[in-house]
Amino acid sequence: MTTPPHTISTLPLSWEDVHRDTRILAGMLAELPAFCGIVAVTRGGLVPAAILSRELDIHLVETVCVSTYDDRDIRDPQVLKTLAGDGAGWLVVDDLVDTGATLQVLRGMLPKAHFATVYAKPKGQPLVDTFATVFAQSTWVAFPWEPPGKGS
Ligand SMILES: O=P(O)(O)OC[C@H]1O[C@H](OP(=O)(O)OP(=O)(O)O)[C@H](O)[C@@H]1O
Repeated sequence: MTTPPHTISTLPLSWEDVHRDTRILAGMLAELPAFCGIVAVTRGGLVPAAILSRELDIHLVETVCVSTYDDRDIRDPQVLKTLAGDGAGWLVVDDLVDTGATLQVLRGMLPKAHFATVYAKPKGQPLVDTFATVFAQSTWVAFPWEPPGKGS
């Protein structure tokens, strides 16, 4: 995502931060009825999905592939690859819900799935079923897998 103009602080996360917070999310998800599989939302959901697949002992892992066009405050997610069915029994995983634009599109495609993110900002929070940590809307989260200076 291109850094939005209203962002006022950057929070760099380490691999250890993401691992810890994803394990916290796993603990929350473990309380729920078992999922048939995990759907990682590319690209940010890939690492959290890998961690969750270990923590929850789920071997069936799929992807939905999303590329988002950013123009200042307008986000336009394009779905490059979807998943068959209505999402029933599946756990959809992303790293972050920010504006909610990505999950809004995915919820339309997979209305019966359970949606989880490691991190949530207030604007997108209503679109997530389970999340571990909330950041202020004005915080720019820099993930350890992002090449320096490229944003996510
Ligand atoms: O709630 P939203 O405003 O839609 O923002 C959240 C999305 O933005 C990031 O992906 P991004 O579009 O940057 O693509 P990437 O995962 O390929 O880096 C992140 O991984 C989420 O998928």
